[in-house]
Amino acid sequence: MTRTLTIRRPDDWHLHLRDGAMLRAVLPHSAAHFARAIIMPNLVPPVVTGAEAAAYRDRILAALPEGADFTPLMTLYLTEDTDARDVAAAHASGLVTAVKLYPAGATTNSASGVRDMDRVRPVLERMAEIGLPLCVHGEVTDPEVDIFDRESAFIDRVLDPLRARVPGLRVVMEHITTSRAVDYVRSAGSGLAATITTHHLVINRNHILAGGIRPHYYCLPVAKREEHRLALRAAATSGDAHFFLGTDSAPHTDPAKLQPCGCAGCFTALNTLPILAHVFEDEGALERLESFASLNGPAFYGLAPNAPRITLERAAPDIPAGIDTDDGPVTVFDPGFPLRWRVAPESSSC
Ligand SMILES: NC(=O)N[C@@H](CC(=O)O)C(=O)O
Ligand SMILES: [Zn+2]
Ligand SMILES: [Zn+2]
Repeated sequence: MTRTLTIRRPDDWHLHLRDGAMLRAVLPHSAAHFARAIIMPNLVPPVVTGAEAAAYRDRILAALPEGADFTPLMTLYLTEDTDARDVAAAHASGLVTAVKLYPAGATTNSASGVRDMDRVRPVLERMAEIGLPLCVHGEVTDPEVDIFDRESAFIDRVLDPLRARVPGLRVVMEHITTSRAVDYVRSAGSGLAATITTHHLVINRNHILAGGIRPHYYCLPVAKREEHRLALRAAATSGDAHFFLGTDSAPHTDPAKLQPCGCAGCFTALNTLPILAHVFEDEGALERLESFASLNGPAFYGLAPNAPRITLERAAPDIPAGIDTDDGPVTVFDPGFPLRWRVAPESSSC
């Protein structure tokens, strides 16, 4: 039986760090395990310009614990008023790694997102020219479309036409939740990839709704049927370079989650690696965890994989049920089973 697993340090290709007190509380947990992360720009107000991304990066770096080895990879929040020259300059200076498309109203803090894709065409064409990837929250917002079908409808109505119109654009379909998305991404060339979250490998929609409603499992895109969870597990553990880890760790305080209209998001920064080791071992694919968590993402983004290693060992991790922040308590995602892998204490970077 494998007792330890040493892999290159992983990166998180989709992470919400928030700002202020929440940033200070959650950042050390990501920095302890991950070398780099794509930082989502859906603050209030959103991170739209290069200047705003530079200021946000400074706040993140200032909140890093002493000695942490962590690089935030910044993104810009695409709006219908985004200036292609500002985007190109932010890319040329090395400040931003991607631009994020939120269909307006699709998810947390997406009100300033895009309503009409034609209005962002010039920016997308510029991004294709300079090789700057677009990360997409892939759900339509049409109230006529059932929430469980919104990802699939996005592929047909938005993503496929977009890729046809701007063929050179590199796209990451974020936090995919359906076998349809797995098949679509897998059959594309190297210009399309997908992130898969920790929680979508673990829960299906029954976990949210059967036997009582569990707000801490509510995230967007909402978890789907079991067959979709199995397709995601197969994709993640296959080693296929189209798929890599984006935890979508999305902290909200308990009062914000536990109310008549609760926020979407699962907080997985603390226990992602123990959960992934568990899932990959259950799938007989421990030797492919490194591809998913540490190799496929850098390859898509044209970056070198991290040289330092991290070691996982077979032992129950000591993970709290929640953390306290000056904004209020935040519940840690509960996988619903006892974990049997932990990050070796000396492997943590802080
Ligand atoms: N995934 C979520 O359920 N929530 C994210 C937004 C997002 O990634 O869609 C958040 O910012 O809280
Ligand atoms: Zn999203
Ligand atoms: Zn997210």
